[in-house]
Amino acid sequence: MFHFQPDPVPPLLSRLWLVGCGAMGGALLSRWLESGLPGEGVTVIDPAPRGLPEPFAGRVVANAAEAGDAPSLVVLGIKPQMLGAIGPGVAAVAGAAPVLSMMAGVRIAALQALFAGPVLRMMPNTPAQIGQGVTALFSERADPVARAGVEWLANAAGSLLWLEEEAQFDAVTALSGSGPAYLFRFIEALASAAEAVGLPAAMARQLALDTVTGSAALAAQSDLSPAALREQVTSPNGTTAAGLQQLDGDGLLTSLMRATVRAATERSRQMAEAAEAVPPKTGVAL
Ligand SMILES: NC(=O)C1=CN([C@@H]2O[C@H](COP(=O)(O)OP(=O)(O)OC[C@H]3O[C@@H](n4cnc5c(N)ncnc54)[C@H](OP(=O)(O)O)[C@@H]3O)[C@@H](O)[C@H]2O)C=CC1
Ligand SMILES: O=C(O)[C@@H]1CCC=N1
Repeated sequence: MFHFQPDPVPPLLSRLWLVGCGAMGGALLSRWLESGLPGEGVTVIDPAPRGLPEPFAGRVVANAAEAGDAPSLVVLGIKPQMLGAIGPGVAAVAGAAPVLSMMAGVRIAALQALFAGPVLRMMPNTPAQIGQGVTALFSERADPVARAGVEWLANAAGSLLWLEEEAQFDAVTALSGSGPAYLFRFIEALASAAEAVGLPAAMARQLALDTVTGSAALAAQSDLSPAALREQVTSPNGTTAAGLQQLDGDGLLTSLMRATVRAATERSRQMAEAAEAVPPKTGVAL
């Protein structure tokens, strides 16, 4: 069972603006509120915030010009493609507040060209909804106060790590940012394959889901490596060996995962380059 013991809420979070409250921004906001962030201090800036938690004690406004008092921290939860259109308006009223971006691809240089305050980047993932996300963080300019503030936010969502260099974000995004989708797809495909050999759909789904959940929990708790745990399951000439021969014969799975992570990493780089190629205010076509 996951037990998050929240530290006192840092002053950096006293007037938090969340710009873009969709799937990821909304999941994080829900978790922050559950972890003790006072909703009264939060302003959501989004014309149609689909991810807004209910109830929500904070303010919701359609654009930054309506947000009122200057923020203590700005969190960017918009799509990278929206930065050119939305960023300048937020920057115009954000003063020197630190800015925390969760946008895939968009690099600190592109954000720092817009915002006066120090920019931090994070790459969260959707298991944050249940406090079991992992968040990668990076900043060059942020002081210890800003770092402690964003660490509180990341801790509320699960585990965190600081990256050594910003360039790691592209691969991190391809792994932990996008990774939940790979795993959800795997669960679907596993269940569907079990249906194809005769199991009822509901039973196949439950067995697939519980197998993935239990195996991930065992891998996380065991002293053994995933490879050693795999070997524990694989009897010589047994059923698992027969299955693995299909899944991974001739390095098939390794090739597939390499191609998957490489494509996502490359897309992150493309998005970064597109954000840098288009001047702010004109909108970014990615
Ligand atoms: N989803 C994920 O698993 C992850 C996403 N990210 C990053 O998080 C960011 C958000 O992604 P995600 O939550 O999936 O996307 P969503 O589209 O769900 O969220 C973006 C939100 O911004 C809103 N928005 C649109 N126009 C404006 C505006 N003018 N001002 C303010 N808000 C506006 C959208 O509203 P509307 O729906 O009406 O357009 C939506 O609510 C992206 O940059 C993504 O790279 C990072 C890690 C994981
Ligand atoms: O697909 C995307 O671009 C975002 C970033 C990581 C997860 N979702």
